[in-house]
Amino acid sequence: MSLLTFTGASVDPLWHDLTLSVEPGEFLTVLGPNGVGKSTLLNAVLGTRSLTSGSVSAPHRIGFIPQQRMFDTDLPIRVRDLVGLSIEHGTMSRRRPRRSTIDAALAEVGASGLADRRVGTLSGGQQQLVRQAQAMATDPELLLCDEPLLSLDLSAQRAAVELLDRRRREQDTAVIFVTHSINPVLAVTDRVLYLGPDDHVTGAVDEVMTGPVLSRLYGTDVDVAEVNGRMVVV
Ligand SMILES: Nc1ncnc2c1ncn2[C@@H]1O[C@H](COP(=O)(O)OP(=O)(O)OP(=O)(O)O)[C@@H](O)[C@H]1O
Repeated sequence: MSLLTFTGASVDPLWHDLTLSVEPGEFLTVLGPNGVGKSTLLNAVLGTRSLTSGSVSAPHRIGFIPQQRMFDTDLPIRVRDLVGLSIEHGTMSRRRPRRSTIDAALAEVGASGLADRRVGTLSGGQQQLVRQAQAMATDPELLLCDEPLLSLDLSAQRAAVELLDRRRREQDTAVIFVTHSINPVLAVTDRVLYLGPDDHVTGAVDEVMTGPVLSRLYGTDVDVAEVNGRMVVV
């Protein structure tokens, strides 16, 4: 049985009649222009945004890396307490999280050294690592990642993609990855969902990332060029 299923799902006026199943361990990359409804799609999975028609069926344990917003500088909470809250209030358990569970989640994303810092005093990239740890801490069956590479340097971007890829290979966690550039996840993407202004298309990278398909989606001439193994949409 599929892990996540959209059936004739719409959020008016953004996207319509989306029918899509995501399997355990699958890496689905979601692309599309600003404001087309990519974050809304994740919110529909989380249940924080209602569909205007159709249905969505999602698993219980979902990890979420939200689109980056900085924590307030004065927020009086340490990194380890924030990650602990995710575990405590996640769907996995209502027990007080063990220190070792929090430490393991921070170590997994390379943020052990941040555990006792106040979150509001961390840099943008460091805060992104904390959000990764929060998402991983609940042992998710599905990870929803909204532009998770923002603010990360090149090596932290690679580490983040490797972490997600390892997680889906070893734990069968499905990953939905919203991004403006497919290049960092080109090698790990199984399928692309491309949301356009009036329609959407789903398929393997080489089926979707073509001039004719994207021209139809955007309603104007679009070329896809490959330069040194990277895709450029012009
Ligand atoms: N809760 C809401 N109620 C009504 N409209 C909303 C709500 N959340 C977002 N929107 C609107 O829906 C549209 C799509 O927003 P969304 O954030 O899903 O786009 P996106 O594709 O993720 O964009 P970007 O690439 O710029 O992050 C925007 O016009 C936004 O203002």
